[in-house]
Amino acid sequence: YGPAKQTYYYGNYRSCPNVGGYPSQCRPPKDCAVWYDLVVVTPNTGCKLTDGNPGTCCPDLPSNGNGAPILNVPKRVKVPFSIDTKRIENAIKASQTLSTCLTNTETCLNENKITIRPGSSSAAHSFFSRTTPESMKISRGALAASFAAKELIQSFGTEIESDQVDSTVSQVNLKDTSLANTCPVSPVCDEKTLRSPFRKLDGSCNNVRNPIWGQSKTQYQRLLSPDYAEGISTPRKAKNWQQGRELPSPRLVSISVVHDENSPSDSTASWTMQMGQFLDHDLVSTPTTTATCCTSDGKAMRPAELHPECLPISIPADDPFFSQFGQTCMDFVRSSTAPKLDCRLGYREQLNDNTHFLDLSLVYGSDDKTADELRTKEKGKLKINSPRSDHESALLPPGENPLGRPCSLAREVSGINPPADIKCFAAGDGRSSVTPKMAVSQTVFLREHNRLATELASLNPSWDDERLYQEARRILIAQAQHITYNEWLPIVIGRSKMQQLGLLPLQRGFSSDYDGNVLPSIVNEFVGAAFRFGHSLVQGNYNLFNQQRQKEAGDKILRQHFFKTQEVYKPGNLDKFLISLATVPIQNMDNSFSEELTNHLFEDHPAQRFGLDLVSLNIQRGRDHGLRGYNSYRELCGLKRANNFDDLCDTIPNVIVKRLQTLYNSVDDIDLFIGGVSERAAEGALVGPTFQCIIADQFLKLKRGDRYFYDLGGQAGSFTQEQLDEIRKFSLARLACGNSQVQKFQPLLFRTVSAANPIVDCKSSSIPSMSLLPWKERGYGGGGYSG
Ligand code: HEM
Ligand SMILES: [Ca+2]
Repeated sequence: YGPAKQTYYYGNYRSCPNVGGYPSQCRPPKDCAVWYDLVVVTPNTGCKLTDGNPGTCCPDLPSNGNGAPILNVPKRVKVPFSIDTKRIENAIKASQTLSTCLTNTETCLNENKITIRPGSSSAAHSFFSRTTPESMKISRGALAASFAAKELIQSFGTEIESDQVDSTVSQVNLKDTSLANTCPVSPVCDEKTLRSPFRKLDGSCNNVRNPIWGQSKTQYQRLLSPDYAEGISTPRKAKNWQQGRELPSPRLVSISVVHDENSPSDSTASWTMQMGQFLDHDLVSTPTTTATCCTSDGKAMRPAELHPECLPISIPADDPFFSQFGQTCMDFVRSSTAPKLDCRLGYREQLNDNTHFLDLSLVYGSDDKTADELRTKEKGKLKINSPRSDHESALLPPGENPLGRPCSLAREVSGINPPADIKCFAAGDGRSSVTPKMAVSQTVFLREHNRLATELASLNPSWDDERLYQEARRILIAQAQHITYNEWLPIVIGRSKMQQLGLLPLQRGFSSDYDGNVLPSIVNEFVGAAFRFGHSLVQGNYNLFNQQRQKEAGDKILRQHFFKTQEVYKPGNLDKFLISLATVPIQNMDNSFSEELTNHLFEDHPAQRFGLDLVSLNIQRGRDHGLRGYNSYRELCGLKRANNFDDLCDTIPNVIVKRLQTLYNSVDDIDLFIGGVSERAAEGALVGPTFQCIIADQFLKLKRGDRYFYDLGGQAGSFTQEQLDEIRKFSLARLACGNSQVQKFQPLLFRTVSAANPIVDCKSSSIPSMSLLPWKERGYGGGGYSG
């Protein structure tokens, strides 16, 4: 059974029962992660591995279904008439005037000090979604193109139906116009790059025929064409807007549908939430323009003072929370515009600053310059906070603080004067310090990189810094992909969906799933709605746990810890955070969100008593990105399109349907984010069927469309069979054990402790370790890369 090296662990001291109707076998628990839901309900699935350590009885991994359809980019409809060049020239000229106006407006706003207030929640939000000069330049070009598209459409008056807008303007290829310099530049990949076993840092040259696919600073793709009011960029309107109906304010939706109820999961640990955010920060980072959209006392701004990229959220006057503070306006700036990959005129697209691949760009950076700054340039290692730190206490290196917000805790919270040397952290993604737990998750991956580099150096003394860095990076990315597909995705989307789409990891051998026709980039519906499901899992309370798994005294609340790293710096705390992530359950996935996120997001604590509302931001972001209503995605995902609100009851509990009905005029108006989080969980999954469909499709694209996916055979980046077998032994628990001083963990860290998931010693074979011996170079053909 199985690859020779792994059978070492498997025991048959006691015969295993049938699980889910299949014969099972005793294995290290992480090899049963996919089966966990069945394992816990089947009696006698606990067993002993050959060396006596606890194992789990479960069947072999099911073989993947194949031929699963990938959801495709919407095709353009052909439009019968062509546009004359004069008209195009005029539109482009007008767009240039509009661009100049925008620059002038910005100068004027700056001169009048209509800028983000340092220290405010908006300052933190702006830092979170900050743009770089390079992205800013790219997106200004794209914005000009979007102005041109609008001008062009306007020049036709009412001649063009709204569903023909995009196909009409897309006849214009910007390469033939004076806006040619706004087109994305396709990278040139030489033979050596294409044959390299190591990915490029910016994600380019992954797809041989389309080397820009998946590269950082390129557009998201879409599952459905967008719904913009005029077909180009204005946020959608209600279906019956001509009868004076408007979409409800996102904040109204948030307070009417979303409640903060404590409903902890019975089996899923906080690591599941944390890994979700970790993946989010690997896969996406949507920059926004820097602007402020409400007055400093939380009122609507005069239209003349409003930045054109503003889309402030109106807060109802009788808001149960914000009314106490007289707030009627919540700051919201639109996401930066992305140039279209094909450089044609068309509807507005959004920009991803990160590489679209699951490639740990949040650890390494999404461009060469960032990557360079994070390296020590010695022995392949990444920088840590202090050159003197021993391995165990290594933290991320210091980075920037959000505008006017120190990263140390206020005296009112910590009881001590804020230490001067507390900094926010630097990493490959700018959001590493958004919460202490986020910083902790980045830290264990950083430590694992350095651990791998050190071990590789002792096995291969001749390898230089570059080789050690790249090999350690390649292994770490493979480990992260393995954890994601073997342990995390089965919880989020469920085993049967994974099996159906061909997403299950293989037990042995190589995969041949790569398909160069699959566009691997992140889907707008995923980033703008579906993958934000994780916000529902967040616990508002913050507790540290000691090695005995006892809660430390003093409840902490999340609002005090946004962009505060002080607790991470405190000696011994990193371990306590790791134990907390393993011990505290997530909040159930539903339409209930912690008040820490819906009233106190990025609060300037304790100076202010309120912050932003993440649910409102999510809804508004969906509209900003032109996402269609929930109903369209039901249909896309194979559910019945709802003709009326009652039709929603198949997926959404009745009481919530009633509430939606009071908010939205038409069933087609329901925002995707709200519809998605209101659904009952799909069979065996954390999320409902619509988000399950969007998330599953995304992870399929990330697997099929990534030439460097870890288990592929026959590719430039493929591991040897021996190496791959070692990577398959890795688990989240091993990552936490190997990079902290915690002595014991449960083998399945995304699950809380149970009889099927007992706490074991980190040295135990229940949490297998991988050996790096297969990376020892034995002259030519020794399983490595030379050159
Ligand atoms: C305490 C934890 C978290 C905080 C404070 C947080 C905060 C935020 C904020 C402020 C945004 C930007 C909202 C906007 O303006 O559009 C955001 C976006 C997002 N969040 Fe979270 N989040 C948390 C956890 C999570 C988790 C657990 C997941 C997934 C499982 C997640 C997934 C996302 C995604 C996909 C986006 C869009 C990112 C982008 O477009 O760049 N978040 N989050
Ligand atoms: Ca990435």
